Amino acid sequence: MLESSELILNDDGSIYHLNLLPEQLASTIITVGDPERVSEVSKHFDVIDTRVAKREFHTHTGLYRNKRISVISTGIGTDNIDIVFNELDALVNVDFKTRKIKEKLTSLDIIRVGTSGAIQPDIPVDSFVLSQRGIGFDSLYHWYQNDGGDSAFAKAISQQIPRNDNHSNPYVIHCNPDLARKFQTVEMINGNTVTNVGFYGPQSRTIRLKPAFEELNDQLAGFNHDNQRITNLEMETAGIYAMANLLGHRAVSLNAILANRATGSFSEQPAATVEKLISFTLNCLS
Ligand SMILES: O=P(O)(O)O[C@H]1O[C@H](CO)[C@@H](O)[C@H]1O
Ligand SMILES: O=c1cc[nH]c(=O)[nH]1
Repeated sequence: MLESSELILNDDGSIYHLNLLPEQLASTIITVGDPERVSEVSKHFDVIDTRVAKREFHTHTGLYRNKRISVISTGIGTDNIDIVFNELDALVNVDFKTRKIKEKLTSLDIIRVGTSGAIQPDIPVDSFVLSQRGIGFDSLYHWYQNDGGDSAFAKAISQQIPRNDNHSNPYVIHCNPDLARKFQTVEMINGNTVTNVGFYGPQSRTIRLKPAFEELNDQLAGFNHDNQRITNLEMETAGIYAMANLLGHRAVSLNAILANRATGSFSEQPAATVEKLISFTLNCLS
């Protein structure tokens, strides 16, 4: 039995941070970073039966062309991904009355609809990238017992990309190929996504502070392992792939490219590009 300090339920029986009851969650889940993006997704639903919000975690559940879908905001960063994924999993795989793990486990389909910055000059702003791999420069995966992920790819990253002793070892986890197939159309670029712990220094951006590795993005752009290159930077994908992999869920991350760091450009129509990715995603799911 899970003690009340481990599985934390609110007075109404909902899970601690997400504030959701098990029946309020669909088995197909779209995650977005920005809480305001939740209604940009759910405005396409025919019916919305659940609207719940606590902190940065906003959830709408409803029907899109007869398919039940939940859309949930994670806020920014893999620290939030830890909370969201543990609680999503508990909602389907723990009996909240007995506080025991269910014998028959449910696997969720989780699709991230996020924004990102490309590091290759040929990936233009306003294009879409599907993350074949999440490359974690955060350390979330290392805090769980794991099988090491794609250790050959991670070793190649360690060998080719500068780090110092204060940084964690990179980890590499793949998307779920069956789920990814649903989104592999001509408009989708397949890529490999680096997830890091910040938007500025960790993505080698300078306003006033100098990043530790000023050449980081050039080095990432020049990386090659088995003819695979790194395409883009953001802040959640590797954590999502790690947690989905550890918990037995299927995940894929779709990125609306808003910045191109190689050309120094930023989208002139970020909202329209995100809206296009939302419509694309819902279409592929129905
Ligand atoms: O637009 P979202 O989904 O939040 O994703 C990206 O945007 C945020 C930074 O602006 C980070 O969360 C990054 O991963
Ligand atoms: O450059 C970018 C753009 C969006 N999100 C990021 O994390 N980085």
